[in-house]
Amino acid sequence: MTRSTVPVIVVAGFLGSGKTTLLNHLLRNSGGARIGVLVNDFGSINVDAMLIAGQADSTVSLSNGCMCCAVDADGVQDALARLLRPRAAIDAIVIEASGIAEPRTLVRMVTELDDPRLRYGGLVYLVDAASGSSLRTRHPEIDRHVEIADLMVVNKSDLVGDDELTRIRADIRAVNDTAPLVVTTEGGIDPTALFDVLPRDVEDDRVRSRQLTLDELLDECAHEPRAHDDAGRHGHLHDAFTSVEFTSEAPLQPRRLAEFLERPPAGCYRIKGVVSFDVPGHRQRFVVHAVGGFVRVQRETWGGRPRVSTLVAIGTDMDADLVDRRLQALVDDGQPDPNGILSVTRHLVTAH
Ligand SMILES: Nc1nc2c(ncn2[C@@H]2O[C@H](COP(=O)(O)OP(=O)(O)OP(=O)(O)O)[C@@H](O)[C@H]2O)c(=O)[nH]1
Repeated sequence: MTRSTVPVIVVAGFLGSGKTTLLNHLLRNSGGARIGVLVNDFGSINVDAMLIAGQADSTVSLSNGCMCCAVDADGVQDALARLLRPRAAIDAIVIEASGIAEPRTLVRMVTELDDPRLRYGGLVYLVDAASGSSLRTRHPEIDRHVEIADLMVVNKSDLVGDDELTRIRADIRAVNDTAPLVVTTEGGIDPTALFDVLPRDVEDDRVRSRQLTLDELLDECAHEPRAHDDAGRHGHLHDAFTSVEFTSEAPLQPRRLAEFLERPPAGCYRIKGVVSFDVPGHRQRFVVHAVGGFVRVQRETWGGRPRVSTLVAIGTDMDADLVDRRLQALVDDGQPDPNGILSVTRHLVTAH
């Protein structure tokens, strides 16, 4: 049996819009399709890779710089080739870009790949419904990204009312009126929109007959093929962003962590990581997120993973020394705080 080509789907979206959540949704609902993941985070600690670890059939993580400028096309090609090794038997590859990546560059890298086993599978672009229009005003690049999306996902619809959602949809449609637009919570898109969910050992004809494009599956409108070029590369989001990273083998102090997440230092838009507490009954692995003031915490088991706390804070015009000092001050110094853990657990969400 000859293999059909493997689609390479780029998932992009501003910081905290829900890319990892969408990716995890795809991985959990792949319907038997084997998905390879190429994940790229901004700093040298790849928190996203930690948050999807174990779920993908094969994962390659590129750290130390945003993929769209720090990694050249050969680096991406090598990473994809690693995912395509025959034993992995991958049916689709998803590239999760960092929240400040320039999707245009990534798309160009993928479309220019010189590998007959691969084909470009589209740009999925997430918009955080809760981030408000001021974010798009402050970062006009977001609209340039929406323009080239093949599938637009307005995520976190649970955090806004119907009127706001209608307004966001209209705003996005004004920028890109051809690509399909879906509204989701928890990145819950239909995986068949992106790749074939049939198991790989079916007849090739059947596979081919189900190789529908995004447009065929979702679009209400006619969708012209898009030109992906290099125009507009200037003014990358990462020109303005910095990140501060922190790891600690000692457990953290829950109340101070909650305060840090709820009231981050000036300029800090995004905080994410995994943390441990030395609090009876709460020694699990806590996954913590803050996005523009919204805080979320999930609790999982550590499994065999080391009990190390890792946090990354990302923002514009941040005082990195101050952020670093505040992060260092999160380490538990043993002062009793009997109910401190409640300030963290009140942000807990149940697993989806
Ligand atoms: N309320 C709500 N929260 C969501 C939804 N989707 C994702 N989140 C939360 O938003 C936070 C950020 O989600 P991620 O999936 O990590 O976002 P991301 O785009 O991968 O983040 P970066 O890689 O840092 O840019 C997490 O706390 C998620 O649980 C949603 O639909 N509703």
